[in-house]
Amino acid sequence: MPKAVVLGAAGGIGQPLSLLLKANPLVTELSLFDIVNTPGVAADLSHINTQSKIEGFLPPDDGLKKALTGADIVVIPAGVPRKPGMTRDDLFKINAGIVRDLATGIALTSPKAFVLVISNPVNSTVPIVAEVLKQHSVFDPKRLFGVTTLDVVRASTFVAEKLGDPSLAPSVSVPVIGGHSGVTIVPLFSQSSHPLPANFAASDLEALTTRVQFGGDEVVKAKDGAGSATLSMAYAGAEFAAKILRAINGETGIAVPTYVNLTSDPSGGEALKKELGRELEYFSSIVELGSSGVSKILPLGKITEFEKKLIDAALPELATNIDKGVSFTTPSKL
Ligand SMILES: NC(=O)c1ccc[n+]([C@@H]2O[C@H](COP(=O)([O-])OP(=O)(O)OC[C@H]3O[C@@H](n4cnc5c(N)ncnc54)[C@H](O)[C@@H]3O)[C@@H](O)[C@H]2O)c1
Ligand SMILES: O=C(O)C[C@H](O)C(=O)O
Repeated sequence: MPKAVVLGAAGGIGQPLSLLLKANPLVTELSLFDIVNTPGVAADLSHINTQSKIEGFLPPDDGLKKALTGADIVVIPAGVPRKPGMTRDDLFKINAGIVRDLATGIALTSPKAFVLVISNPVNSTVPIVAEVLKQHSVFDPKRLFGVTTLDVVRASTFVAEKLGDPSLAPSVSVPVIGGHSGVTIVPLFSQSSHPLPANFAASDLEALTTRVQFGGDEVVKAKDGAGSATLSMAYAGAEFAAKILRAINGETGIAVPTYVNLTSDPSGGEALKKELGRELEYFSSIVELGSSGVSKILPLGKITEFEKKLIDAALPELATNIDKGVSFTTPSKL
C-alpha cells in the first residue's frame, strides 16, 4: 500500500511528476507538498479516476509533517532550476538549504521512507540528505537515491536516433554512470543493449557522449531563461519511482543506474571502488533493487579505454561535489 509524496509538487517537474504518479496503479496514496499552489494541483489531479487518494499541503499548520506522515516513497524536485550560463553547482547556494530542510522533515516524520532526490546539484544534494539523516541517526543508505534516469533516457533516445529507428528508443538500454553534471555523466555505449553502427567514427562517439553529458544545457538554452528540463524529467522520475514501487511490492531482478552511497552495497561497493581506483562515498552505477532498497551495486564490468578516460575525468569533479554536500552542515531552521 505505498504512499508517495512529492516535495516541490507545484513546480515544472513536480506537477507532471505528480500526474504520472497519480496514474501509477501501485500508488495508493499521494501527498503533494510545496510552498505554493498544492491545494489547486491536488484538487485538479483528484478528478482523475485512478485509485490513489490525493491531498495537497502547504507549510502552515505543519503541512510538511502532514504530507510526510506514513510516506513510503518521497520524491524531491523542490528547488530552483538553471538559467543559461549557469552550472548545476551554481544552484547549490539556494537548493542546499531547501533540500536540508526537507530532509529534516523526512528524518523527523518518515525516516524509513525511500528518498529519491531530483533537486540539483544531485552530486551534492544526495550527500546533504544523507548527512541530515545521519544527524538524526536514521540514515539507511539502501533507501537514498539520486535520480540520474534522465541521462539514461537521453542516451537511449540518442542511440535510437543514431540507429535510424526512433521506435527502438524504449527498448534501448545504455548504462550511464558517475554523477549528474557535465563530465561526471559517463554513458557506457559499449554496454548498450543495441550496439552503435559498426562504422561509427571515434569523433561521432565523442560527439554523442558530449550530447548526453550536456543534454541538460540543450534544454536550458532552448527554454531561454524559463528553466530547465521539466517534462522529460517528470517522465524519467516517474519511470525511476515506478521501479522503486515495483521493488517495494516484492518484484525482484530490477536493476537500474542511480546515484547512491556506496555503503548501501553489502560489501561497501568494494568491487566498484577497485575498478574506479579511488575511494568515493557516492557514485552512480547499476544497482539491483530489493524490497528494502539497494540490494547490491553491480561492478562496471568491461569498459573501453575511451570510457575509462571519461571515468578518470569524472572522478575529481565528483569528489569535489560530494565533499561540498557532506560539509554543508548549517543547521536547519525547522
Ligand atoms: N535530477 C535531474 O535529472 C534533474 C532534471 C531536471 C531538473 N532538475 C532539478 O529539479 C529542480 C526543480 O526544477 P523545476 O524545473 O521543477 O523548478 P521549478 O522552479 O519549476 O519548481 C520548483 C518547485 O520547488 C518549490 N519549492 C521551493 N522551495 C521549496 C521548499 N522549501 N519546499 C517545497 N517546495 C519548494 C517551488 O515553489 C517550485 O514549485 C531544480 O533544482 C532542477 O535543477 C533535476
Ligand atoms: O540541466 C539541468 O540543469 C537540469 C537537469 O539536471 C537536466 O539534466 O536536464
